[in-house]
Amino acid sequence: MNDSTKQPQAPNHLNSTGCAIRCTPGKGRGVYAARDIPAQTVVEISPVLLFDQQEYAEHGRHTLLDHYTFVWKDGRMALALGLGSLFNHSSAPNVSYTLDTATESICYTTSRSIQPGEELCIFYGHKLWFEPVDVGAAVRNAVSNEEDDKALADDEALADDGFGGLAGLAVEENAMGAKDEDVLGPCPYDEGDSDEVLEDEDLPFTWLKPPPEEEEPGSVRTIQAWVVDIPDPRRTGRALKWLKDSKLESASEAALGHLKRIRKHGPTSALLLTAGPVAPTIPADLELSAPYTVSVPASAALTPPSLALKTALWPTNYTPRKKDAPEKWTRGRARGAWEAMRYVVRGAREAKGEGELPIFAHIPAVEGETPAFSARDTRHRTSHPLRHAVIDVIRQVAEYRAEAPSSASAGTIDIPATTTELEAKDEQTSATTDTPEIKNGQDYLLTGLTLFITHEPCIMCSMALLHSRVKEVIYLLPMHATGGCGGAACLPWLQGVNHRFRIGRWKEAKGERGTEVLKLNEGLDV
Ligand SMILES: C[S@@+](CC[C@H](N)C(=O)[O-])C[C@H]1O[C@@H](n2cnc3c(N)ncnc32)[C@H](O)[C@@H]1O
Repeated sequence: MNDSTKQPQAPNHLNSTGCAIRCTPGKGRGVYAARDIPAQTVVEISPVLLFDQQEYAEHGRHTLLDHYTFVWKDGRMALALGLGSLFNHSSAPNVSYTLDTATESICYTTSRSIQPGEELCIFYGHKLWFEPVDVGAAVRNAVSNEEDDKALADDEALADDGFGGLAGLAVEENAMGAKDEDVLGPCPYDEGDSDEVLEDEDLPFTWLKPPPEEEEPGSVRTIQAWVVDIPDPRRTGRALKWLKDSKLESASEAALGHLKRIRKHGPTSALLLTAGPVAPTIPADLELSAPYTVSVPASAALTPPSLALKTALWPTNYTPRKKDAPEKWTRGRARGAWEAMRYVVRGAREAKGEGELPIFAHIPAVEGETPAFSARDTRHRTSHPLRHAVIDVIRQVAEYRAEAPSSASAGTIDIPATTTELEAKDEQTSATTDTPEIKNGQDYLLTGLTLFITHEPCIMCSMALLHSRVKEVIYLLPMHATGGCGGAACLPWLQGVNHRFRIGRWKEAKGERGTEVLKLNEGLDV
């Protein structure tokens, strides 16, 4: 903890929205409610001071400032003035914030109603540089200056609950009146050795089992392609040159690139031309007969038996899928999954409380590689039918990759993956404890990443996840009529797709009281 947090006394400060500065053991100063503050109240607008990266790297990061700065959208380091730098972290924040680049300020808004004496907390992210005293947002101030003590002692809400004011915080009641534990129950992985490898059946979700990759003779998908016979092998070279020069070869690459161009039949051979509906015109000087159509495999062969089947139709390329041994899941990782799913449920409920669909997606940070990303569904607010949570979270990763923060210092605030509004998220750039060298997924956005989501993604989103090369998708509630990860279809299991991702379906959520709030119309695309 930084030196400032050791201060026993907090300055006497009260802003016009009823926020006061007080101290808590282990956390230092924090922002507390001095009176009732309704949900959705703007409690603070903090201007920010911006430092350029170099100046910060040389000076700022070696000072106390390092505990207060974070990366601004343009890569500069930012320090919030006013109360902004005094909001402590909680994993159950009651304040969300948005960065405004136009006014170079941060706006802090309560995400639920706050009672007098409660601490107002934001979420710094999953990578903390200190040991959090994380008692949620509802904890009462325990140490303060004398005046504060008196004020708080008068406050009925401060009555000791017998647990030093901590009871009930892990199961914080949310705006929708339901509790986190109603959905997931208490985390069964809290106790025990974090490195213990768990069997699949001991995980909180069930991996869906993909069908075997083998194709049957009747199941090989084919397309029609134009070919021409080359009776004399001496004409093959000229024919190939013409195919290349005429650009037919490159134009048909997407449809036919998984096939060889030439098929030999004893002394004659056949040349694969195009896949279009119209027969290509062959120059007379090539002295070839008229082209005709044949059925050719629609995709490359993934296994030796499939290669044999496909090559019987037309010589096909063999591109076995790279098989990584399935990763072992440890108790610590299962605990992380539980936390991620709890976070997702909370985000969905907050979204619902604010008039959106209760759908929330979250990609946890990968240490030293990527920060966390989260998004809610915003199709109501934006009146845009494609603003699904998955699409928006992929977009965030894309923006992060594009901006590729060049440096971030230890101890900077990891701009959180909160349920803050989408535009806010657009403004945010996450910072990690070290320069996040982009090791994986530079070409494919989600390589190596796991997505947690309240509901099974729809077919569009499943396809987007496939194109982004996500590693795993773990969802709480299946969408039987519309889901693309095992419900209506299973996109990563389709034959011919060139990437598969693992799908985990949460075990315990169905039928629990708390999932009521997450219920959606069966026919809705998530
Ligand atoms: C942005 S400052 C917040 C204000 C700070 N408490 C102060 O007194 O100046 C961030 C620092 O506060 C402390 N902090 C914030 N949230 C905390 C938490 N939940 N538990 C422990 N320390 C916390 C850490 O020392 C961190 O480096």
